[in-house]
Amino acid sequence: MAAVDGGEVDHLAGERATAHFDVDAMKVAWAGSRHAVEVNDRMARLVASDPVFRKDTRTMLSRKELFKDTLKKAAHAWKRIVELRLTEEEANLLRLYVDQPGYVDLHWGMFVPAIKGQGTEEQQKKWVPMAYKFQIIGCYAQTELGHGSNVQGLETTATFDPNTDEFVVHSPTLTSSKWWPGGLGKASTHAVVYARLITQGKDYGIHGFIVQLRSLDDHSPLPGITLGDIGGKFGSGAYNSMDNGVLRFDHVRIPRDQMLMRLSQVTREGKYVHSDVPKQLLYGTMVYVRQTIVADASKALSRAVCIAVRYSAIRKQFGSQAGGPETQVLNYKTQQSRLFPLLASAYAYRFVGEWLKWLYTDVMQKLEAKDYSTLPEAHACTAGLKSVTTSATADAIEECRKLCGGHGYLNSSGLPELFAVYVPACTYEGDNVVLLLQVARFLMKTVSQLASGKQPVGTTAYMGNIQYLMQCKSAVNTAGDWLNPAAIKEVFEARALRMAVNCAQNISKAPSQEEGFSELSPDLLESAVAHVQLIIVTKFFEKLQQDIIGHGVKEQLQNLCNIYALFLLHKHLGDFLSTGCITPKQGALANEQLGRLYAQVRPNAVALVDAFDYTDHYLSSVLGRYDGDVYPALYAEAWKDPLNETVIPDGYQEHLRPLLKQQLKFSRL
Ligand SMILES: CCCCCCCCCCCCCCCCCC(=O)SCCNC(=O)CCNC(=O)[C@H](O)C(C)(C)COP(=O)(O)OP(=O)(O)OC[C@H]1O[C@@H](n2cnc3c(N)ncnc32)[C@H](O)[C@@H]1OP(=O)(O)O
Ligand SMILES: Cc1cc2nc3c(=O)[nH]c(=O)nc-3n(C[C@H](O)[C@H](O)[C@H](O)COP(=O)(O)OP(=O)(O)OC[C@H]3O[C@@H](n4cnc5c(N)ncnc54)[C@H](O)[C@@H]3O)c2cc1C
Repeated sequence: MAAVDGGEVDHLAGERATAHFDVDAMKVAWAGSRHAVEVNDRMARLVASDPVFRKDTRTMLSRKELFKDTLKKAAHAWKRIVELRLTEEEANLLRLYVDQPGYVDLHWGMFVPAIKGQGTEEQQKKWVPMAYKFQIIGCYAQTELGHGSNVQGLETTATFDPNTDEFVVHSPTLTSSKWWPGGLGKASTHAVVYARLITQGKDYGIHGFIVQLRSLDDHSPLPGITLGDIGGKFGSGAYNSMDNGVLRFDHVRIPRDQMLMRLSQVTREGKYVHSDVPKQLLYGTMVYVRQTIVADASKALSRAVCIAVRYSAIRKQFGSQAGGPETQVLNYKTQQSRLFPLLASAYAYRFVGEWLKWLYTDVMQKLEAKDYSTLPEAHACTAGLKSVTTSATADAIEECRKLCGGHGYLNSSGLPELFAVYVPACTYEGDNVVLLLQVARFLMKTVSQLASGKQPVGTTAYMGNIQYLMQCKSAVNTAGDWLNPAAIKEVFEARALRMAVNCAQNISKAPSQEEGFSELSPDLLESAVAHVQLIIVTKFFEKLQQDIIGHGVKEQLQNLCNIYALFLLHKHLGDFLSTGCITPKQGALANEQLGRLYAQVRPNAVALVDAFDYTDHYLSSVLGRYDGDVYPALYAEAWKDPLNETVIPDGYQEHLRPLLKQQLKFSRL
């Protein structure tokens, strides 16, 4: 049980007793191993029991107070990591459970990986130990005021000066100001800056450079550098703890060896040399981070779902007859049909995230061996899954808020802040539409190569079965037939392939490939989504093939997998019908089966969210409390609001009293 700060009475005990499976074993399936459960639990409790990591009044802090609180938490977390000699795995989890976006996320999440991925061995030896000891703090400065999505359009320049063996980093225009990098505004001492490399009069495009921004003595910006925070962001608390920054360079000089030189180099004489590797490896840090964002999606979604499921089991409305109990809102079929697909999605994203991590590691090993063949697929998978999972998660958090009725709108429900923190994931690390268009481009290329007989591999291997998939008809006859994984996989593959082939055919009718791609881009987005959804469904089925231990665990996961797939089928029925993959009758049967599956989830719902093993501290929601003691907590929370510090509000004398007096005069007239 993870509820370290929960109360004595378990109002959800009845719900927990109806579960048909071993919750501890499900925790292992969710976390990936018994070790992962243990270390997650230990780090979550460590954070929950430390008063410095309290966050119950976070949404009431001013921006300055919130930022200072973030600095304090980050420093305290580091102190605990050092004192307790935590491993890297433990330290990462501790930071996760601190649960407050801050400069450390970019330091560990992008600055260090950028140097490791794009720096030479010598550069890594110099910079990584300093970063690991926090002797320097780094951020990732790529995006500019004028360009984010179009990386090749960045304007900052780094011009090599052979006289001094230095690069001169400069912001030639207002729009070339670096804009958005997290940690840049106030905390970072260094940045990996992306700039156009110019040497011997030639522009070689975007490259990475390590630039010191602030003095290591007094933290003041170095000469020629203008720095600041870009201002308040969406929501209270939330991402405002992060100092997203602005940065301008006025002819700032850095030594030549601060260009990240693993992929290409500039010699002492100023000659540009590009190694024999694909240029796209420059984008490696983004691929790495996109992969981690998919794992984060299941975290954020499971958190919202945990709150909504527990509260829906506590909340009662209507249905009371002759003084009998009212109905738990979780028993309403509408509540189930909105909530259980989100529960299933949380599990689906967890497993596809696990698979993506494996894929990423595999691709990295191949790259080390100079095999670049899987790079395009790695890019398509990370871009596509980042896009689909973050968009669906942001929508789902908002849906969970609505599922909690009015109380979901209170900050104390935890949902508004979770949404505000999460929703920029649809934009950062690549706008979701821009990334889906990258997937579509990859799909169009794969389709065009089918004609030449090239066999697609990996996640596009199904396209090799084109003869069958373009004409097959689903054999589903009864609702129960939809429980057959082969039946589901077949229609998802046929839908994805037919949509891609339709797009390719329509593009080929356009005057040029480029015009066709642009004209068809809305359809291409849908085609990319269909392909990515197929990946998620397939990886869930593959997970079920693995050795899953524990009473009833596999059965529950099977139900959730079927719900995930059939819910998508129901939601995108238009795609399945218009491509002729299923008939309207088969669509109706899928929906009938969905209803049956929801009924099977109902008695297990609370236990299925308990398996996420979240502490009350991490959830930070009065509605999602482990003990379900919602109403006293809601009531107590209200009194913490600064507005309730006085009975008569500030402003009464100046603005309320005169008004009330004036109305009195009026009524006498
Ligand atoms: C209350 C709750 C509290 C919770 C607390 C929780 C804590 C939260 C903490 C959160 C921390 C979050 C940190 C957020 C960090 C965000 C950081 C950023 O945004 S950083 C900024 C992120 N910025 C972005 O993401 C910018 C997005 N833009 C881009 O990535 C690129 O400009 C582009 C891909 C769109 C175009 O690229 P471009 O080169 O112009 O042009 P082409 O299209 O012509 O492609 C040419 C060829 O390259 C290929 N290829 C492309 N990419 C890759 C790749 N990665 N690999 C391999 N290949 C790739 C492509 O397939 C094509 O191949 P082919 O067909 O020729 O064979
Ligand atoms: C909270 C947050 C944190 C961030 N942290 C960092 C950081 O640490 N470091 C960093 O370098 N950057 C960071 N960024 C910047 C982020 O990476 C960019 O905002 C993101 O890549 C999107 O780029 P953009 O802002 O230029 O959007 P734009 O490209 O201007 O998007 C505007 C609209 O145009 C559409 N659009 C753009 N291009 C196309 C196209 N080719 N076809 C169709 N539609 C298109 C988009 O879909 C969108 O609807 C952060 C951003 C946020 C919000």
